[in-house]
Amino acid sequence: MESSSYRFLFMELNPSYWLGNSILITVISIPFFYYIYSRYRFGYWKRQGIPGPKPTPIIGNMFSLSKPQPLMQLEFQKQFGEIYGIYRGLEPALVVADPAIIKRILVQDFHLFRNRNAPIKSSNIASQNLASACDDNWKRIRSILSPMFTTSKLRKMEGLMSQCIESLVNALDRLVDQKKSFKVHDVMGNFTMDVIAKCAFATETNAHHDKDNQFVKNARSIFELNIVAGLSRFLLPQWLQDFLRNIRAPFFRNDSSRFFNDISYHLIRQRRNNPDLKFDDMLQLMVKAEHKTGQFSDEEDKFDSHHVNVGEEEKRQEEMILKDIIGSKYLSEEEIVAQCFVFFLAGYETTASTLTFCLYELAKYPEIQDKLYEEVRAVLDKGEKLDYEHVMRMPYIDAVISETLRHHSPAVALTRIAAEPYHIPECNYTLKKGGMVRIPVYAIHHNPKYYPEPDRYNPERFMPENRHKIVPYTYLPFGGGPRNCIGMRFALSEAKLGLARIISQFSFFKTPETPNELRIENSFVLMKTVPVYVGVRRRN
Ligand code: HEM
Repeated sequence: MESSSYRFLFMELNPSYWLGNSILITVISIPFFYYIYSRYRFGYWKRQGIPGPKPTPIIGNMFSLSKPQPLMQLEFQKQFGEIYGIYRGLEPALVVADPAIIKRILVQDFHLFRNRNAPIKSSNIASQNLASACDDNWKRIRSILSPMFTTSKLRKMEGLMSQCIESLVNALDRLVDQKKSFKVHDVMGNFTMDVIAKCAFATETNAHHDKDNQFVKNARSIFELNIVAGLSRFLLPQWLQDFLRNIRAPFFRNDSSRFFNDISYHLIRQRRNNPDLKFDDMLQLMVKAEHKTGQFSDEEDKFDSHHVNVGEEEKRQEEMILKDIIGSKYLSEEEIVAQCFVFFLAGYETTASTLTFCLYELAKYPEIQDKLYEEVRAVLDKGEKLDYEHVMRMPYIDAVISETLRHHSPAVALTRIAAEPYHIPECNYTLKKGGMVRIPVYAIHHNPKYYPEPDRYNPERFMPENRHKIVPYTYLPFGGGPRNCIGMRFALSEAKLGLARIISQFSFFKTPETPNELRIENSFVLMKTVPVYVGVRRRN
């Protein structure tokens, strides 16, 4: 035999040759089979007869480097209308922008859409926070927490908020003296950080001054864009994400959340050991919270905020869902820690962005700012204070904040998971058990059918004489139904009290650094735009 034939025979008998070849074939065939499998999965909506955009291999329709999600929503709405199918990674999700279907999903058939994500299997702290909790666990926590966010409880926090507003006013005073435009989000972020640190963590941050404060540093690192973790949320199965977090893999380590959990544990024990000390913050309300039937809202709540989707039907549904609970009537130590963290996550950036976008629009439209000033001035001229009682009943400030939340809603979409197969006659499609519905808030808020001239910032839409023209379930900055934003009243009071006070003392104006348009940028969760700079001067 020739030597090359020997070599061939030798190779055939050599196990390492076989192993090497098998690995090579596997490595080549995985992408091939994945491609075939994903092509099959990506054919789902076509097979159902539901229109939708072409997905990008692997990531589907959730992310595009060239187009931020809100703009993708607008484009898809133009092309496919109010019902279409997309893919989150390989998973199909039905997008619904029709207000009648949205009402059924968020309110009337809420018992079939209680969750916004699939239940998290692991029992870590994150799975116990209100935003991620599922089914009866969610119901139990929400029914204990809801009475904390009624008007009468929020009023008690006015004093804490006022101290933070005082620091905000001082920070703006210093900026006037510097005579240059300032980055609005930095200042508003410091304000909302101070508020949430004081109200949820009983911690003094003084974020305007103390940049090295550990609380401030850890908080900022949580909000830094982490592309790997962001993409993994819809590409990797939940068990793998949990595993990577548990082994503290790079990009999945959460040292900052551990920092906040440690603070909360420490404070809860301190409060439990000193039951006679009095506090008016959320932490104290949670330590004392107990589920009681029929105390989920106040008669006064309706004066606080204009929220077109909260009517009698919604209130009845909420009462019915939350009235009886299974399990403990109290929150455990671990559950309180989980809520402190989610209040911080959900409350800091959303409210900071709202105030940032609001000051941008006021600087751009001086006539709107003047009208707001007149309203605030009228209260002061009568010798009254800009307190909760007065500010929460002022129609124009409500219209300004509402229009800001319409035009620049921080949350760009809502999600719900079907607990059972659910038929939607409008598109003759039955969602499977576990199937996802996505509600494209940004596109709905910019649909000319519901908001004429949707790109125009026009607070008049939300004045009492015009509100009735808003079609229910087309205004969703805080979501809707029993699983809407629990912090809505807290956020609105913080934003309105802060805004009223600063408008009474300062005026804001455009500078060469102020962007002509708020160009939207890519982000995974909340709305993000180019940085906003405006100028500030003291009123005489
Ligand atoms: C302008 C500020 C805010 C905006 C725009 C906002 C928006 C939202 C939205 C859209 C949702 C989802 C609702 C749904 O799925 O129907 C939500 C949920 C939530 N928000 Fe807010 N939010 C804000 C401020 C706050 C604040 C200040 C807190 C806490 C103090 C908070 C705590 C929560 C929690 C815990 C949830 C989950 C509720 C549940 O699953 O039962 N939010 N928020």
